Amino acid sequence: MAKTVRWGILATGAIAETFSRDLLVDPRTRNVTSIIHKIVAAASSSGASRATDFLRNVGAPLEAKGYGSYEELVADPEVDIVYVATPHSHHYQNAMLCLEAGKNVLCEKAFTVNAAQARALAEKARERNLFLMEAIWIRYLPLSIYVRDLITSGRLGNVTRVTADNSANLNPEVSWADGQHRMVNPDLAGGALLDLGIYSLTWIFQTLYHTQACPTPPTVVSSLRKYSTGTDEMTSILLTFPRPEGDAHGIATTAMRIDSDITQSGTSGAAVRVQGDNGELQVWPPIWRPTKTKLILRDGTVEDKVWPQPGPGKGSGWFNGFMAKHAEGEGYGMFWEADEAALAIIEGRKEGRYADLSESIAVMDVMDQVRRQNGLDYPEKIETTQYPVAL
Ligand SMILES: NC(=O)C1=CN([C@@H]2O[C@H](COP(=O)(O)OP(=O)(O)OC[C@H]3O[C@@H](n4cnc5c(N)ncnc54)[C@H](OP(=O)(O)O)[C@@H]3O)[C@@H](O)[C@H]2O)C=CC1
Ligand SMILES: O=C1OC[C@@H](O)[C@H](O)[C@H]1O
Repeated sequence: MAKTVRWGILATGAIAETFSRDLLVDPRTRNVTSIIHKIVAAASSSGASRATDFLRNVGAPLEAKGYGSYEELVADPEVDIVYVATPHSHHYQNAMLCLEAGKNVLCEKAFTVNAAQARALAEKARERNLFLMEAIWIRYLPLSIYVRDLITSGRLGNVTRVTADNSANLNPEVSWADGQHRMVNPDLAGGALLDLGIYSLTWIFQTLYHTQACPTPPTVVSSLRKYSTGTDEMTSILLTFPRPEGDAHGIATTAMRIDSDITQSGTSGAAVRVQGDNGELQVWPPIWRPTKTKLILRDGTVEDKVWPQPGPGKGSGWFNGFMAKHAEGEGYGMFWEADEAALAIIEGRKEGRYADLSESIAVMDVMDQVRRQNGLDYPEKIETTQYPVAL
């Protein structure tokens, strides 16, 4: 018998809308029969009417409540789990608000501004015996599960190098001329690294770290080009993962102005290459919502696969002016992470299976090192682990 998990949506911006529409896609369209997701409330810091409009717009049940503050949302006893969809700068304060109020939390990427904040949230969740997971949704895509299984099956042989690029064809001067947008605003922990580079790092970590029996954090060498607001617009990272049989290398790159897929048609080729002794697995861009892989082995094997998202097409949406490439009739794909969060709550687990808190912290540690190596600081009020702090 399916169990219902009741969601509260904290913030009403672009990704909150996409995620909520995905939540409302019938799980049976992806062969999930043990869970029913229900949106019971949303909150907007811009007022209750915005929250109510948001609920109507995404198609939430009519009885779902619209709140004009995040505090009211976390006080709602009907809410089992809160999805935090604010800018990076606000994740720590907002997630802490939820945990302090006894709510389970699924918090958008990048998890926090720095590793100290991620550790503090993990500690609080443990102290309160609550579920906490970074909404690094691509970890939960069937495509990602296939790639990780391929590595652990040994089919690629010893995987010694992974390259991953997430570059987004953005022109910050044109799109965000006043510098206030979350993508470029230091007060909102903007920049390529935390917003886009997190995907490149996720690909490196889920292939070279998560697949190991005893994963060891990498050493980090990096270079970063700043944008006029002081945040980064291009960042390149070389990660060395120590292994008894010899180091493995991860090369994670991200840039706003260039594009992983220059023609938007796949002709630029793979944006992730997972390279082992026996061959390689390629993933096509965009790596933040991949739908195509190619396996090429030395023995002559070539296996192309496509990974369309199931669902009735409710999940489509626009991001920062460009549309995710997915066909009419598909879902968006954020429901996979929602399923994992809901399942964990039903089963009494406190962390996600495919990116537990220690791994989210390890990735934040890498981003801290990159920022330190290149002098990228954010304002103290968003770097602090103090709580509460008004932002
Ligand atoms: N998983 C994915 O594919 C994606 C994830 N993201 C992540 O989601 C998060 C939000 O991104 P996105 O939805 O694009 O951002 P938006 O700017 O569209 O929405 C952010 C929302 O946060 C709330 N908010 C609270 N305080 C502030 C503030 N000071 N400035 C701006 N907004 C504020 C607002 O909602 P309200 O007024 O209702 O309180 C606002 O609408 C980020 O962490 C981002 O990295 C983004 C895009 C894709
Ligand atoms: O998470 C994301 O994925 C899609 C991108 O367009 C967006 O900037 C980023 O936040």
